Amino acid sequence: MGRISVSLDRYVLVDIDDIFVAKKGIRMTADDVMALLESQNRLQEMVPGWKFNLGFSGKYYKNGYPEENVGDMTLLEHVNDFWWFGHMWGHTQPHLLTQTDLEEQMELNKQFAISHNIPTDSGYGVAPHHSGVYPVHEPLYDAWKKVWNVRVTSSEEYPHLYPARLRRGFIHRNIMVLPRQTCGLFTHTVFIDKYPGGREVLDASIHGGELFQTIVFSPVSIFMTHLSNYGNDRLALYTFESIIKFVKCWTNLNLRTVPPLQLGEKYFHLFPEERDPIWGYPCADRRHLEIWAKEKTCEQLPKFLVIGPQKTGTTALYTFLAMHPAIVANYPSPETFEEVQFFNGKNYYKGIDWYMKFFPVPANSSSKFLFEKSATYFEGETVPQRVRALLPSVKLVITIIPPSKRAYSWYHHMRAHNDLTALQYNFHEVITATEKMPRQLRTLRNKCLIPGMYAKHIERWLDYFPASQLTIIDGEELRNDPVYIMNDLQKFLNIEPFYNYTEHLRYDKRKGFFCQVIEEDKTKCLGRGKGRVYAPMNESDAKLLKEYYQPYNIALEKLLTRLDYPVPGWLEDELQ
Ligand SMILES: Nc1ncnc2c1ncn2[C@@H]1O[C@H](COP(=O)(O)OS(=O)(=O)O)[C@@H](OP(=O)(O)O)[C@H]1O
Repeated sequence: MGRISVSLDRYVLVDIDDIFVAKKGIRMTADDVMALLESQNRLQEMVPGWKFNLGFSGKYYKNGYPEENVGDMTLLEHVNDFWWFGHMWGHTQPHLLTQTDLEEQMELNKQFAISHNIPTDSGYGVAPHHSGVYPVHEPLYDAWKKVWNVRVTSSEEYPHLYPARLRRGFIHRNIMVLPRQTCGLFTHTVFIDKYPGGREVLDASIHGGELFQTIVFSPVSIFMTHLSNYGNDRLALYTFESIIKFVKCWTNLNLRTVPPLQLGEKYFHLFPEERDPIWGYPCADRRHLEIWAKEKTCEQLPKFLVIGPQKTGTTALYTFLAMHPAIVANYPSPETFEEVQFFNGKNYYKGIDWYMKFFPVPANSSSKFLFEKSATYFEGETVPQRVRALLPSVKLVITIIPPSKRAYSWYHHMRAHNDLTALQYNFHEVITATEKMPRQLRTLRNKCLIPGMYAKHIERWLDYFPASQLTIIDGEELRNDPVYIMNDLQKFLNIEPFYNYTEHLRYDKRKGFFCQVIEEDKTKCLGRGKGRVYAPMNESDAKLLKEYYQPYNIALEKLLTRLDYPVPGWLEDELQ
């Protein structure tokens, strides 16, 4: 019998986000600061390492009534008793600023810190209203790195504010983003008799309710509070001392506090699977839209994707689609040419601003159908989940040809691209490579054979998308009768106006394929890399592959029938 074993350690960090930002009359006086220090001392007795983490916007220093300004000065007299982190100089939301403005704002705040002996090396930073952190505003990350060397931050917004228990962390460009929890105190929570719902609500949260459960169930809790929670009725002091006492009284948890950078490392050590972000669709969440730069629009995201697999005619499909006046293909990439290859591989970590740059900002957005094709999306294990998160209503186009033919075409593609392993080993050696063979050969074998296990990959896409969002095209038909396929595809994609491909595609005898009609007697065909000439596959390899793919082809036939597609003639042949 297994045993579920969870550590008893619970890390708690309390941020006081806007230590100088509050209206006159509700700020801290010198007495409040002394009370804060005394409370910190008591908390340290109960929680090893406890220190309040103070976020400052220098612009508002001494911005209150005279006795409140003395409070600000008292805080700085005790500067070394706290941890400190930079907010923005003027508390502006980062998504409203360019990188130059952001750097300028951060620099001002840093100069303020230096001139007031505030430490600047915590590696932690927080953005007002979580703006710029998620959805990611890249200039914020750039400026944070450059000015403050920020390596850890926190936000309530990833993947969404609600439900709080599903908040996660992620790492973007080496900056650790930790989930923040709420403790029930906000900027307006100033007096206990004005507490929303009354004192009982706060006490219930402490005595076994939401706040208690947050600490019990999250190994790491970062709470956000504000200056006004420490002046006035000092509700934050009451809240944290009470919750800590309650947790210590009723549980045997080990409470501790460590500085933010250590906390970040701890968090991702505990939750390594959260390191990789999953970029969500920003337009489904009103709060995300409010903290997304105004020039950004979801209309700049693709409406459909051609996902492959490779060598099934995807370039022909891409080219024919791009001929349509209402369809707009992605801009080419300097590294991967017509394919963006965002959802698989390293590009995903570049974030959605990077991805969106491949698409034009649509002038008359909704009438245009933006799309991209990346033929390796098809078999990528993480790709369907990622696509679903960012493009929940995207349509997906898959093309399939006999899997052994695909494998053979791919092998010749690799040779034509001077892949050393493909040049060194013949096709037979590649497809029969065992686990004892060199790693490069095994990798080549996998890339050659795995995409052809069509049913397995399509089922994975169907785990994330309804069948109505996906179409499977017979690549052999695309090759032999592209007009029919393109007409059908337009219907599936609901594209208007209808484009009559009969007039725009013509069979080119010299190429042996359909090509784009340029003039009455002139066509433009795909390049030499598409429709290569190579010796036919030898019979024994064909037989071997037929057997190899048989279970996958049986599954494919079932899948196609289940989804109401006709079974292609080549599939019936393969199954005989
Ligand atoms: N109209 C037209 N023109 C040229 N080629 C065509 C066309 N229709 C289908 N095909 C077949 O497409 C095969 C290449 O597939 P892909 O474009 O998917 O390859 S890639 O993954 O993008 O490299 C390519 O494979 P090879 O014949 O092995 O070169 C072609 O058989």
